[in-house]
Amino acid sequence: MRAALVQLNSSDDPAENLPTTQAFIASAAENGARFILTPEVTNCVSASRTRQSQVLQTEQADITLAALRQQAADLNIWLLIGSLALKTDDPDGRFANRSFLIGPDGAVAAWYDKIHMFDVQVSAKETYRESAGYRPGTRSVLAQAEFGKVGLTVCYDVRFPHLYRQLAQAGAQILTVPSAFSPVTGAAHWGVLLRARAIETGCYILAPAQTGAHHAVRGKQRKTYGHSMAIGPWGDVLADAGTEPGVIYIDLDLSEVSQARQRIPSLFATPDYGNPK
Ligand SMILES: O=C(O)CNC(=O)[C@H](CS)NC(=O)CCC(=O)C(=O)O
Repeated sequence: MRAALVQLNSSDDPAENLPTTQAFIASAAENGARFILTPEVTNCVSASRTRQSQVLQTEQADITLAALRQQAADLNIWLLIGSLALKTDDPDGRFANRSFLIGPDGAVAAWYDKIHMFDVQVSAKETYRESAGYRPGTRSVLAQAEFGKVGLTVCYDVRFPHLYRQLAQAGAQILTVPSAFSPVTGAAHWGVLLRARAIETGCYILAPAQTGAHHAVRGKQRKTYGHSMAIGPWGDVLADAGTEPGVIYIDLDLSEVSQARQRIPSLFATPDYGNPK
């Protein structure tokens, strides 16, 4: 089964990002992909909460979700919308960072709100406080697609291996990690973290990413690392998108999942370590 990762340089204008995203999805389907994945915050990358309040919509009103559901149905594909930034009923006005798995009928097969918020001081000059703008999710999500079981995660979640182990032990064969990684932490950690999660779980890891310099507001500019990646269950990098927007392809063979787990049976070991002394 052929999968495709769409790498984007989303702006802070959902109406502008939608046709770009649709064009990449159409070309991926044309090239035979039956499962197509887009990055975190496909609809809007912004450094301004004011701007987000102006352009973001609720899930019910969101134009990107409606249009991409229709496109999945038209093309008869499975689609992971890595995430959409959406308005919620949160009393503090925070958005959701919500990932959607869409089936070829155009229906939402599963959705997941990013659990781990990127509240990090990368350096003296670079701080992120995702939890100020987004309400974290509270539940992990495993979905049944026609080609296999998919565990949904987002970006900074990749640093929390227990989530991946739980999803894999529950039956996941493919784990999705749509991202908008920072350039500094991306260069240091991105590929290694993705490979580690694949090796530990014996799952395919599919990680479509945002890339490049995004729209600047009053001197504040988001930049992202790119390098959308697909990792095989043995930990091998199957594809790396580099830093330009575009589409990369991989052919998935889920028998590789059981083969990797037969070779290294660590996933289902349940040692009792007692308490550290
Ligand atoms: O801001 C939005 O609109 C959507 N959220 C994101 O892009 C988030 C928070 S800034 N990015 C990450 O989680 C990067 C993680 C990362 O770079 C790392 O773990 O090193």
